[in-house]
Amino acid sequence: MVSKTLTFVTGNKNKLAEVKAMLGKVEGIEIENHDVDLPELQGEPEDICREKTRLAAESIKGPTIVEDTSLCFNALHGLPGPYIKDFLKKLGHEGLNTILAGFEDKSAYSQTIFGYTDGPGHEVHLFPGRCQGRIVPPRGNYFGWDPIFQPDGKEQTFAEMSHEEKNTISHRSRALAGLIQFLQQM
Ligand SMILES: O=c1[nH]c(=O)c2ncn([C@@H]3O[C@H](COP(=O)(O)OP(=O)(O)OP(=O)(O)O)[C@@H](O)[C@H]3O)c2[nH]1
Ligand SMILES: [Mg+2]
Repeated sequence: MVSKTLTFVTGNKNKLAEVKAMLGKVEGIEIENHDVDLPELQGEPEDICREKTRLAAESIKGPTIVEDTSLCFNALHGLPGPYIKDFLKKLGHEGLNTILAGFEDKSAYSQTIFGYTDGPGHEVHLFPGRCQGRIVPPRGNYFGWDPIFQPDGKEQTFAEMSHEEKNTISHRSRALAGLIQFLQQM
């Protein structure tokens, strides 16, 4: 692969730190950040990510990466999904637990979809990654909904783990693996 500088368009500093930590180990890829709050349409996560990537590339005018992250409750057939940001803001960790109080099934999955395009007018490639787990009362301190998500087979929530441990199993790292493979074949 030829060395490439890619712009990751996100307003989320924690996402940026995780992506930089993981991509930093890959030779030939440099990441720059552009902090724009992109409009996100409603719909399926894939469609939201495709449109977000397309809009971001119009502003970057070159190779562009974005990602969109969902938290999906199985009892609610995948909701809040891509709308988790608003749910979290309005209801908090406690409210998200309360939503599931009437259901026995607390299982959930976290999902990140990375979108990549060479630039405006070029094809958008999507790279999804998931982590299965369940929703628990909050434990630990880290951003977003990490304190209430406990991955399957783990005793800790994402927020209680070291960043390195989260990055070995997370939705984001699994999605990023697909993007890295794609970039390395270019
Ligand atoms: O506990 C978490 N662990 C994570 O690994 C994670 N990744 C994202 N989030 C949160 O889930 C919503 C996604 O919305 P989102 O994808 O639109 O992100 P965003 O608006 O913050 O940034 P961006 O759209 O500019 O990239 C936002 O509330 C994020 O804070 C996470 N929470
Ligand atoms: Mg967003």
